[in-house]
Amino acid sequence: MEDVNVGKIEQAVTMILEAIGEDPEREGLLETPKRVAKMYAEVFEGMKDDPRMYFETVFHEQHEEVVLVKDIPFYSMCEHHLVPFFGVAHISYIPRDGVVAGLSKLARAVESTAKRPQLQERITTTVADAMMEMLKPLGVYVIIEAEHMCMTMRGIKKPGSKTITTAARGIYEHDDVKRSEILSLVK
Ligand SMILES: Nc1nc2c(ncn2[C@@H]2O[C@H](COP(=O)(O)OP(=O)(O)OP(=O)(O)O)[C@@H](O)[C@H]2O)c(=O)[nH]1
Ligand SMILES: [Zn+2]
Repeated sequence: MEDVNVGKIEQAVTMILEAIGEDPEREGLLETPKRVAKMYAEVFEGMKDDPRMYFETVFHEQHEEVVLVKDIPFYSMCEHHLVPFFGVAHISYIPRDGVVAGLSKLARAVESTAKRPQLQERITTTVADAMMEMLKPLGVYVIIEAEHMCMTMRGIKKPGSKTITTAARGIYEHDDVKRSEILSLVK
């Protein structure tokens, strides 16, 4: 990815290896700065993406009931510690005036939003707001469940703990019954 300064990451990784008392010249580590730079270019490839772009192409189909894509797996990097958090996203919306998105675009919006230093809350609201703006649906309800490695392999060390975030927009903001419908579908 040309926007990522791979050389700078390599230098930084060499410095981290030196700082922890490793020898960056030993055989097993010789290619490590390059590998890590390549890995960061991949996990941060959504840096410049605007998820609204996935909703520029729409279809017309008179369906004013729920559309839900559930259990979309994602991996992201916590912006506080740069360690992974990962889980599943459930994205639902109710189209207005027959404006529907390609189903894969819901997953693409999650994927690209996740691929930058992130907070779980921000992924949740970014996807919901992009869909509201572009599709102008009756409502959007996004639920994300994730495990944060900064809470499992370090720090408070609570493996198995899950964080759930939601973003309700449009009719979902005030309609408990509509929200319950989604909650029962994603169980
Ligand atoms: N709100 C929110 N917090 C997050 C997310 N990912 C990690 N965090 C939290 O970010 C916080 C950073 O807290 P700090 O006190 O600055 O850092 P720290 O000393 O490493 O904190 P500990 O993890 O408690 O050891 C921690 O409480 C993390 O659990 C996220 O997606 N959303
Ligand atoms: Zn963290």
